[in-house]
Amino acid sequence: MSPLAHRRFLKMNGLGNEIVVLDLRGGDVRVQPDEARAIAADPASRFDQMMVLHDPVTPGTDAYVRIYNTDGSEAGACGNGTRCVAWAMLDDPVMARPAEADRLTLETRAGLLDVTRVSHLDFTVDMGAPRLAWDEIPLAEPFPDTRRIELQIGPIDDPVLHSPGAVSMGNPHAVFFVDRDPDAYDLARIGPLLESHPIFPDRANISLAQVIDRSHIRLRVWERGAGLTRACGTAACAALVAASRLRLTGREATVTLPGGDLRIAWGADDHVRMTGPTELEHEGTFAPSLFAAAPVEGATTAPAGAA
Ligand SMILES: N[C@@H](CCC[C@H](N)C(=O)O)C(=O)O
Repeated sequence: MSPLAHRRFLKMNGLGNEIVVLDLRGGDVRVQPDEARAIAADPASRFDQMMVLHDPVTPGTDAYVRIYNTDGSEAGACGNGTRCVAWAMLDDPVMARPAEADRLTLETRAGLLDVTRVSHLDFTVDMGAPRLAWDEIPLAEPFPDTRRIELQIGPIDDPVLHSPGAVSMGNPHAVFFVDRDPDAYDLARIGPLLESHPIFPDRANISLAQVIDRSHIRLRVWERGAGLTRACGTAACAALVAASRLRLTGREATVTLPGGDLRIAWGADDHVRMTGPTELEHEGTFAPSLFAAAPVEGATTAPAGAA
């Protein structure tokens, strides 16, 4: 039987970005891709990202968090999910530990993230510095200037989308600036084509950004490994960075996603901070039958810190 059978989880969301929080601290169980896909396929535990808590790896941090997409792939960063983890670690009666105050330092594959509570359900996450060099994003070939990279979709002389900004916020993003409402584009069709374009060796999250004014961006996102979502925190950060680099906005903006607003600030210290809400929907336990199709050898164990 899968070691995940009967495990308790929280179903949460950050602006409608569907998040499952699973606490595997205190053991060496690691979720396998088949298991993540099975959990995502169940309506009770459907997620865009599953945030899995493991024991801390770096001294002084509060947890190591593995982030799974719907397709079972792992991501280095998830802004909305990080806020949900903070709520769970501070307020959930089972996951919260008494010593924890209103600040946490979490570690992911992409590095350390400081989270601060700003009100009962709202948190600010210091998402760190954006990575802007072509090989850090990563792109498949050298681009000295990643503010606008050579990439387009549609007819060569009249492209539907072209010249996105490329940014890593711990995960790769391409941000296409559009002058119409992002809803006017068929992102469900365009997104998968661009996500897996050969220019992105690790695939990419694809955003359409309409700059409303210097402090307001409207955004829709096709997420790598998850598809269309109602919100994506790292994409909101990437959009602000990409817009600010082109002088389309200042260094602070409200980013309006289908699920609502995030406040993004790119500080003088180069760190990008994201503020937004969390919501607990329900808790549940994984039925053993969920993993019946997952290979038994998939339910293995591994050190939490191994990337
Ligand atoms: N929804 C997230 C981003 C999730 C990760 C992404 N799909 C990837 O694979 O990079 C967010 O809120 O940032």
